[in-house]
Amino acid sequence: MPDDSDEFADVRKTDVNAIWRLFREYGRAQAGTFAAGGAASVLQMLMELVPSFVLAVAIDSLFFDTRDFSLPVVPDAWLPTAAGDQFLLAALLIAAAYALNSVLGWANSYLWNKFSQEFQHAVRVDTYDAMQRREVDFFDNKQTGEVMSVLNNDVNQLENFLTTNLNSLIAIVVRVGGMGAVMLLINWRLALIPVAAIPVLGYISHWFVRAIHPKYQDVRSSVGALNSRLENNIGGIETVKAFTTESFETDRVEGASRDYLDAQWDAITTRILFFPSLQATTAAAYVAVFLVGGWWVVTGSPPHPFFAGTTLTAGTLVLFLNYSRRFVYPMRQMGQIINGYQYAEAAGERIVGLLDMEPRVSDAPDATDLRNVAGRVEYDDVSFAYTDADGEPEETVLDGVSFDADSGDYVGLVGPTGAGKSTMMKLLLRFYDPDEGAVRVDGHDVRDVSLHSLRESVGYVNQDPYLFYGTVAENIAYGLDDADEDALRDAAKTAGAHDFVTDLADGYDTMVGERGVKLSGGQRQRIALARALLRDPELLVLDEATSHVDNETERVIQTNLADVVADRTTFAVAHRLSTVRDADTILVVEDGEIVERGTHDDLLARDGLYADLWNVQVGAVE
Ligand SMILES: Nc1ncnc2c1ncn2[C@@H]1O[C@H](COP(=O)(O)OP(=O)(O)OP(=O)(O)O)[C@@H](O)[C@H]1O
Repeated sequence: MPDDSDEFADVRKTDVNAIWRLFREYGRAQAGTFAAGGAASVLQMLMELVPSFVLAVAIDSLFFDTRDFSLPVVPDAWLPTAAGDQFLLAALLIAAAYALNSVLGWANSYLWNKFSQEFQHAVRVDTYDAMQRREVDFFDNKQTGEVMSVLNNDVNQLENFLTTNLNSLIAIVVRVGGMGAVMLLINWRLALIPVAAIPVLGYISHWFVRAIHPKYQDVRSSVGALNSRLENNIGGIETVKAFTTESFETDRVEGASRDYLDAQWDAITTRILFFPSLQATTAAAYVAVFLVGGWWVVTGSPPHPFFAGTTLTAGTLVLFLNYSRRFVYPMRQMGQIINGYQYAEAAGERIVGLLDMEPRVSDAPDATDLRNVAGRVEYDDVSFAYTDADGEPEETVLDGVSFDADSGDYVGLVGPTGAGKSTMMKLLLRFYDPDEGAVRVDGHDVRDVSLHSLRESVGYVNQDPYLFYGTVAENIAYGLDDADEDALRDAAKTAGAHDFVTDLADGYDTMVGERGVKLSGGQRQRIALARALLRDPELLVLDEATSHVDNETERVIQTNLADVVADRTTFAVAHRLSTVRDADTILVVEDGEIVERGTHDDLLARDGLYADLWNVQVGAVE
C-alpha cells in the first residue's frame, strides 16, 4: 500500500472500503449528477465506435460495391437508394457521431467535475471540522505539514480519483469492450488477433504498477526530506547567516536534492518503458491484423484454414485496423487508474479514520453547561503526564498537585522553567485531562461540563499568542460577532495596546498576522490580552502574558488590570516575580509539585525557593 511511512498510520481506518464509504456518505447528494455524468461517458465512448463502422459500410458498398448499403438498427426501407445520397448520408452520420461525441464529452466533463468538486468540498469541510475537534495531544504529536497534507493532498487525491481515474475506467471498459465486441460480432476469427492483445496490455499495466510503486514511494520520501531541509533552512535563515553556515547548508541541500534526483531517475527509467511496450504490443496486433486481413482481402481467401468460413471485405479490414490501433490509448491509463485507486484508498482511510475517531477530550454524554460562574477553582491531587506519538505516557509532569482558589482570587504561579506551570493551566482549560485527581470549577469536575461553556468562561493568554491574518480590531474581537467598538478600545487600553495601535498606519484597521504588519512579541501579547479581556470571562489565565513587554509597560498594564482582576479569579504564570508580587496566593512549582505557597511576604519570610528567586531578581544575590 502507498504511504507505509505515514505519520497517520494510527489514524487510518483499514477495515472499511474507505472510498466506497465516503462515496455513499458524501456522494449521495450528487447522485443524479454522478449518474448523468456516467451515462454521458458511456454514450460518448459508444459514439466513438460509430465513424469507423459507417466508414466500413461506405467503403464496401460505395467504393468497392461488395455489399449493399445497410446499417444496423435502421430499416433498409428508410435508406436512400442513390449512391450519391448514400455517400452523403454516410458523411453526415460520421459528422454527427463526432459532433455528438464532442457534446457528450463536454457534458461528461461538466457533470463529473461538478460531482467531484462538490464531493471534495463536503469531505474537506467535514474533515477539517473533525480534525479541529481532536484533542490538543493529537496536534502535539503531528507535524503541521502532515496535518495539512490530509486536508489538502488526501482530499485532492480522492477528487482526482473520482474525476480522472473513474472516468478513464469507464472509457476503458466501454471503448475496449465495445470495440472488441463489435469486432467479435463481425468476424470473430480475425477479432481474436486484436482481442488477444488486451490481456497482454493488461499484464504490462499490472507489471508497470508493481514496478513503479516502490519507486514512487522513494520519490515521495525523498521529496519530503528535501522539503523539510528547505523549510528548516529558510525558517532558520538568520541562524544560518549568523553562523556563516551557508556552504554547509548548500551541501546538505545538494545531498537531499541528489537523493531526490536519483529516486526520480529510477522512476523515470521505468516509466518511459511503459508506453513504448504498450505501443509495441498494439503495433504487433495491428500488423498481424493487416497481414492476415490484407492477404485475405487481396487474395480472396484467408492465409490459414483457421480463418476459413467467412469472407472479409476491405471495409471490415479498415474497421479492424482502426479499432485495434485505438486499444492502446485507453490501456495506457490503466496503470494510472490502479495507482490512483491505491492512493485514493489510502487517503480515504485516513479521512474516514479522522471522521470516525472520537476526540480523547470531548463532552461527556451527560455534560452540563457551566452557568453563573463564581470562579472557585480546585485542583484535587492532580497528576499528569503527556503522551508520546504512540499514546504512551511520558515522564510525570504534575505530581499530586492540590490547591484551592476562591472566587476573585489572584493566584500567581512561579518556579523554574519546565516545572509544569503552563501544564497546570492547560488542565483548567481541559486541553488535556489529568491522569489522576480532578480539576474543579465551582465544584464541578471540568470533565462533567461542556467544553464550550468551560472555555467560554476562561480567558486565556499564553506567552506566544497567535494573531490571525486580519485587522487588529478583528484579532481583538476574534470569535465575537457583535463586538462593541468602545468596549474593544477599552479592552485595548487596559491591555496597554491602544497607544501603539493608534500609532500604526491604519490604526485598528492595520492588517497583522502572517503576511501583515510585523509586530513585536510584546505588541502581540498586548493584542492577545485585549482579546481575552474583551470577552469579559469569569476566569482569567495569563500564562507569561506580559513576558515580552518591558518593565515600564508591564507596570502600566498591571495598574490597568487592577480593576479587571479585582472581581474575577485570575491565574498569572510569571518568571518576572514583580508580576505576581501582589497576588493573594503565590504557588511555587518545582518538578511538577507545589513546593511553597503563600503571599509574597509569607514566602520571603520562609526564605525558601521563592525567596531565592526573588533575591536573584532584585540583585541581592549573585
Ligand atoms: N505538549 C507537550 N508534550 C510533551 N511534553 C510537554 C509538552 N508541553 C510541555 N511538556 C513538558 O512538560 C514539562 C512542563 O512544561 P510546562 O510548559 O508546563 O512548564 P513551565 O513550568 O510552564 O515552563 P516555562 O516556565 O519554561 O514555561 C516540561 O518538561 C516540558 O518539556
